[in-house]
Amino acid sequence: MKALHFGAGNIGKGFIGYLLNKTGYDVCFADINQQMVDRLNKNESYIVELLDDSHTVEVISPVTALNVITQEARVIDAIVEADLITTSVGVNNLSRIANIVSKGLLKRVKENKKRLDIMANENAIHATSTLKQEIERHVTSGEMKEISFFIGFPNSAIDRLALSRSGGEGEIALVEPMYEWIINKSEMINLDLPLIKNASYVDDLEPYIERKLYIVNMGHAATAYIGFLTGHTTIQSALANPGIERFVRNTLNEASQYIIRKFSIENEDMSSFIEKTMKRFKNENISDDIFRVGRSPIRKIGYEERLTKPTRESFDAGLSIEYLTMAVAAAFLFDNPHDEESVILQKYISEKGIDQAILHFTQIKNKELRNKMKEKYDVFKNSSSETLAQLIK
Ligand SMILES: NC(=O)C1=CN([C@@H]2O[C@H](COP(=O)(O)OP(=O)(O)OC[C@H]3O[C@@H](n4cnc5c(N)ncnc54)[C@H](O)[C@@H]3O)[C@@H](O)[C@H]2O)C=CC1
Ligand SMILES: O=P(O)(O)OC[C@H]1O[C@](O)(CO)[C@@H](O)[C@@H]1O
Repeated sequence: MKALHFGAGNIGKGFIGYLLNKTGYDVCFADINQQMVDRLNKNESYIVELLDDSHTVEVISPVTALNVITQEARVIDAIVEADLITTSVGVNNLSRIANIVSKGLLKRVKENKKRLDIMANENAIHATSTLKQEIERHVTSGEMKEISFFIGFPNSAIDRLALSRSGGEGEIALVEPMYEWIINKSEMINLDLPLIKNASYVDDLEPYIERKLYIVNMGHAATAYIGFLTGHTTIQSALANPGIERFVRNTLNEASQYIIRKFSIENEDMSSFIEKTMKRFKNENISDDIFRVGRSPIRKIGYEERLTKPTRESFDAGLSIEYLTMAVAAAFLFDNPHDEESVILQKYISEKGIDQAILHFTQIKNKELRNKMKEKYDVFKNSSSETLAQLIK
């Protein structure tokens, strides 16, 4: 079986490629990073190291890699021949792969009538549907109809802390032991393939993807932004501070009220989910950079995203948003000169002011809610990191 995976990054190698390999697929990675492509092709393998006390190491082989820009024709052929296509390029990059994927699918539906599923595995609600919409922009409605007859677009939710390092031994993916890949079976078109090893198949993805994004990713982002403001460089050092740990727990407790109500989840189940999540964040076998976890702040304060959605839903329901609004405010202060979105965000705030920035980036209509965020922003902005550490206690 052949799998084509777009994005040979941390999740591509450490999670998706790993499980596809375990299921029996020959995995071909498609990426824009030529050095990565060369390293993977040189060894026809990479290493996955578990971030637990034993640091177990596994070699993932065989793998190959293609450059989506310089080897377009070969990527298109790989689309024609694939039994499964997956991505983890970052949700904002789905529009960038849509052109080549469309070309491949148009060729495929002429030459290979086998049904095929494409799955975008990104931290976002309905990422695969987003990819499908992007593909629609590159083909006629008639072509899309033909594509939709043969190609399925199942959405999924993925969860695994994945980092990496490159060493003399080649590509090394560093991953926590725990992982969760949940796939919407009702959107699949090809049910003849073996199930992906240890993936879960459900008919309703919503509770899983919302819990992932609005609890796990929200809490992680909140840790990064508050950690940054209080002068920490890693998630682990931030959470070693009892005040920050309490702060993060409080954001998780607030956001969980929205999830509990929406999906009728038991309080006890949510509490144990939060405990598990905190334990993962605090994993001492990981040194997780604040800038990695806080990356792309504009994406993370978007209307449907991890910080904004639980805050506005909780506000509308009359629930507490004291800590969530602090987390949003901290995101607006995330200043990393190496992060394109952070640079754009800070420039926007300095030119147009925080009021306009909150409206522009969160798209929240309610002025009262925006003002609550602004109040927190003003307090944070005018506090030293020491005062801040006191404030969030
Ligand atoms: N790292 C993590 O712990 C987790 C990440 N995710 C999600 O997985 C996705 C990937 O994240 P990471 O692997 O951490 O990022 P990453 O930056 O390590 O990997 C992304 C890869 O995509 C490639 N890429 C970018 N644009 C491309 C394009 N146009 N065509 C082909 N390849 C392209 C990059 O060169 C890179 O190798 C994101 O959506 C992220 O939100 C989800 C759960 C955990
Ligand atoms: O691109 P994003 O959304 O920051 O994705 C990476 C984040 O998702 C997480 O996987 C949580 O599953 C974290 O490891 C990481 O902070």
